[in-house]
Amino acid sequence: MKRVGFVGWRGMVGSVLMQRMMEEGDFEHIEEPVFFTTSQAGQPGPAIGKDIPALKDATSIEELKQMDAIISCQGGDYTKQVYGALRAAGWDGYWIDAASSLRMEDDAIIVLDPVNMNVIKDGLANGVKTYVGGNCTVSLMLMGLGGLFNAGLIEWMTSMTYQAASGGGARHMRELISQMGIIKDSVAADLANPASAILDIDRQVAETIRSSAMPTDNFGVPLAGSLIPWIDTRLDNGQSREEWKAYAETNKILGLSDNPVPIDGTCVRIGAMRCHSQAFTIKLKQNVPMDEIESMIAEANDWVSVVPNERDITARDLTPAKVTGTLGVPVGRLRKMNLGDEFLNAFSVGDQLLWGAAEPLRRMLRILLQG
Ligand SMILES: NC(=O)C1=CN([C@@H]2O[C@H](COP(=O)(O)OP(=O)(O)OC[C@H]3O[C@@H](n4cnc5c(N)ncnc54)[C@H](OP(=O)(O)O)[C@@H]3O)[C@@H](O)[C@H]2O)C=CC1
Ligand SMILES: N[C@@H](CC(=O)OP(=O)(O)O)C(=O)O
Repeated sequence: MKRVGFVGWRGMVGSVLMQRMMEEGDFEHIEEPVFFTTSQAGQPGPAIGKDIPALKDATSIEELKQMDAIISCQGGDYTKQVYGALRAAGWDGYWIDAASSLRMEDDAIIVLDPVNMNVIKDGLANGVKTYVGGNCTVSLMLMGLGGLFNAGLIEWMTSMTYQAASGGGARHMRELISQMGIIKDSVAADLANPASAILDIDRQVAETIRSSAMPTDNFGVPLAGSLIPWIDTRLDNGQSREEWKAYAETNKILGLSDNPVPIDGTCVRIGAMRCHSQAFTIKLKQNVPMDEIESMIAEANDWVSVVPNERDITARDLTPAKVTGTLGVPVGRLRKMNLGDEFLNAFSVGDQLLWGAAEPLRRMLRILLQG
């Protein structure tokens, strides 16, 4: 592969991708990296340690056609705009995408190589040319619980999510911080006075949260000091699309679509910045001792770790505050539930911009570059 095109590289997911590619020296393996834009054609591209041409027009099929592979973090609307036209124009290169639009297409593979390298290898051998990153909660869940899926132990499971603001994009992260600041500002004087009444502070906070002082252009409602138990659009069965993805994408990633594992739950937006957390209830096919379960989970890949089910270490290590900006996927709160010996409780945390978005794409490109 000679020419690799990058679209969406200056957005939030794209910036994390660039950062990781620089850290891993990926550009050394690309003969001609070419950067595209929908808004800044002709301007200089990013500093990647080698000479690159000026930014090219990301909507030009002629320019895109010159690439051997294209990696897009630009979003679903862009994918819908150019992908079909590019293929229709006879382009036969590799398309690697962060957006959800192509995920469930028959001729696309959802990539998460520590979990489904076998599916990716089969795809490459069979000439599949379209590789798409999974939904962030799905990828993070599989990085955490892959060992139990590998062992074929899961009869069904629920995933109750605690999803960060970054899942909505950069503007949502800014809005969350602004909301937090406005709440603090509204009670700053009382907060500084230890003699002030906590119920007065609480009343003022509640009034501020409900007031028009809170910026809500992006979330639509206050998130700071609150939560939003709905992510993405509504489906006819009452699920949100985010909830539907857990079942549909997990089984596609694992190649289990003929004999799918039932998965469902409630997806909730909370006031974390970029780590998604998830609480699982897992129905095992048989009663397996806890030490075996912990080993299966911990040994599944290089990034998952088991956090002992102890209060102090859990509060320290199994949190967005600890995990943010890292590739680690800790899994903890592991215990058999009162429901019975075949019911396992678990909780995971992961950075949704790394394993949840950019890292699977980076690694897929590397797989292609290494042949
Ligand atoms: N956010 C997430 O958690 C996840 C997102 N994704 C997918 O990735 C897509 C992109 O998401 P995200 O990275 O959050 O999108 P962003 O809004 O951060 O970036 C998308 C594009 O906006 C343009 N842009 C306009 N103004 C600016 C600016 N000031 N700074 C940077 N870029 C700017 C850039 O394109 P240009 O250079 O052409 O102007 C950029 O590539 C999503 O639509 C989704 O499909 C997938 C998984 C998770
Ligand atoms: N929907 C996710 C983020 C995302 O972009 O998901 P997807 O890649 O499936 O569209 C969230 O809001 O947390």
